[in-house]
Amino acid sequence: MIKVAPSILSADFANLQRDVQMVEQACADSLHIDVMDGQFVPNLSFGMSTVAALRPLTSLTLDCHLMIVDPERFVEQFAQAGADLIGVHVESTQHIYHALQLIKQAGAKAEVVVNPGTPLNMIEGLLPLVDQVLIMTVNPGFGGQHFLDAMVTKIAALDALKQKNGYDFDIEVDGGVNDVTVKKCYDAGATVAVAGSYIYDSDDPAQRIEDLKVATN
Ligand SMILES: O=C(CO)[C@H](O)[C@H](O)COP(=O)(O)O
Ligand SMILES: [Fe+2]
Repeated sequence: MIKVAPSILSADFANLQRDVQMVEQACADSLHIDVMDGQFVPNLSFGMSTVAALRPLTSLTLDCHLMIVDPERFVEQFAQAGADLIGVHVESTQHIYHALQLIKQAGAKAEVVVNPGTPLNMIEGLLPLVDQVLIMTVNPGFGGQHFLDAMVTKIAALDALKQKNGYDFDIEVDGGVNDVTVKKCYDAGATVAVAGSYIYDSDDPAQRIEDLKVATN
């Protein structure tokens, strides 16, 4: 069964506490927080003050997906704000190895993220270092986009590398996840699924979390 990480990008920002506690009660496995700077992606969203505000409200793992230029400037502040896991894009910095080291030094779990157009060989050397790899299944920047089917072979290729080398990182997928696409990802080796609009744009978010789990059971 896949682990489910609801993305609050699609939550009601005027009722974030309610929307976070709702998914926690519905057995979400972690909470996905999309951080955007208007440069790496053409959108703005949350910052470390949002993470600090949510930290005392939930015991869910806070999974922060940084879509910002040179994320190494801020990873320590995100960890101090309460992030448990911090994801940095390989495309966002000249110093990805350093960024991942800083995350670990700050006491958080380290994740490397790859855009749809980025081949896996860009992150192969990082795989022994990371706790999680995030394969983007849409181009980053916005919720509610269509899942890119071509990413399924990339997930399978990453899982093959993981098995061959005995690595134990989680494989997370993000973008366009629903009860149909989640099964393709899970069958290819994904262990964690982010879902924003599928969960929060529903009248029954708890049922949607259940549906994602049942689809991969
Ligand atoms: O990183 C993201 C966008 O860049 C979001 O996590 C992702 O898009 C979730 O939204 P949805 O499930 O609606 O596609
Ligand atoms: Fe995300």
